[in-house]
Amino acid sequence: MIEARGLTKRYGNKLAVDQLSFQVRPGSVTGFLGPNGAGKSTTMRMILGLDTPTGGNVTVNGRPYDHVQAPLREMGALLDAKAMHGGRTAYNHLLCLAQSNGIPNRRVDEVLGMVGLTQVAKKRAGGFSLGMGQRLGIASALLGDPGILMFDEPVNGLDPEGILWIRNLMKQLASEGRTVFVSSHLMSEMEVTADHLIVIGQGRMIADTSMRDFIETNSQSFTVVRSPQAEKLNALLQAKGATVTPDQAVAGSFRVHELSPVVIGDLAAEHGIALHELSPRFDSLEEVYMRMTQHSVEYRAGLPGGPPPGWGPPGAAPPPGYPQQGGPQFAGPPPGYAQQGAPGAPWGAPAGAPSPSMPRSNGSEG
Ligand SMILES: Nc1ncnc2c1ncn2[C@@H]1O[C@H](COP(=O)(O)OP(=O)(O)OP(=O)(O)O)[C@@H](O)[C@H]1O
Repeated sequence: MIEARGLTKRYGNKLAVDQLSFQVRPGSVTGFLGPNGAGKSTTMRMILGLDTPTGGNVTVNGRPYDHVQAPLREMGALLDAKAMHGGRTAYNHLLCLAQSNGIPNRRVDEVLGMVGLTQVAKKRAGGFSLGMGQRLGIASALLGDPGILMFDEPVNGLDPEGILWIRNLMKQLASEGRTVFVSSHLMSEMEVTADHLIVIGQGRMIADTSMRDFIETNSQSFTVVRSPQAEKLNALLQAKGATVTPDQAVAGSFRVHELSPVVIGDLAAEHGIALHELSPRFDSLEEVYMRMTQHSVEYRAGLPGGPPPGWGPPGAAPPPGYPQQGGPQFAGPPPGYAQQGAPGAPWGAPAGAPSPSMPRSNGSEG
């Protein structure tokens, strides 16, 4: 187990990590999320003893990691795939690590096979692509068959096959009872890989909870509806107080907020309206994450296309730097949708009220 208590790191005036307390437990994949500059790598470096905390402490299986005698047997880590001797072959890189950690030489061949680098084992690591470097870094982490694994952006540079492989590897390691701690900016990957989440922003804790709770508690739930009599149904739903917006993911579907699937289904039945889909949905991890961290983002591009996906509750003001609501910058509904209100408004909403789930753009898209 990894345990941080009041972990703090200051670089000059910059408070990179601010009083973080958390536990990373065995048997599950814990995702470590946060915007650029949130303090993830700094936290991981402190876990490894590569950076000294300004305050608080962090232990690996109850001890500071730099006090552990055979560290690779306790915890394997991938922090920076480029942090290796480029002149050495992949095999020799691993052999050096094995010998300095009392690990048998045969383990080198095993981990090379596990990460799919057997054929290039005698090639110099300096000539490796980013993805191959990541695989070699993961091989180094696995070398000591440790009970704890920590990966900083492990899918960086991996091809789709590699991404699937690392996803399955992390799940397998956790199912064997190991502790797996992984940072990533790829929310779709995290959503299908991690069981637990630690989310930080500007060095501070935002959430430490299960994936399921994080999404369910912070979601704006809605129902996806598809009907050949969409316009009639939409008018009825809005008369009942629902907000109806086109669903960007599936053409011809729309999202209904504020009414439960039961109410929607009953209303459709009452009026003899056929339903082709009626599915309760939660937001994706990406949508929840973007909302939860929107005030912690330090480095934001001034995108003309508007705020990030899933931004803000319905009717909320966009974050700083994004187009204000109600202006001409909002695109209208996609082709095929009835346009009952203002361009870009929820169906039937008064002019000037933009949809929370319509694309906020300068009108350049369809
Ligand atoms: N050695 C250092 N000296 C000074 N400031 C640093 C140092 N290392 C990190 N920082 C600062 O600390 C903050 C946290 O950086 P860190 O790299 O830990 O963030 P991160 O969450 O890993 O970001 P990213 O997702 O972009 O990798 C940043 O503002 C960064 O500029």
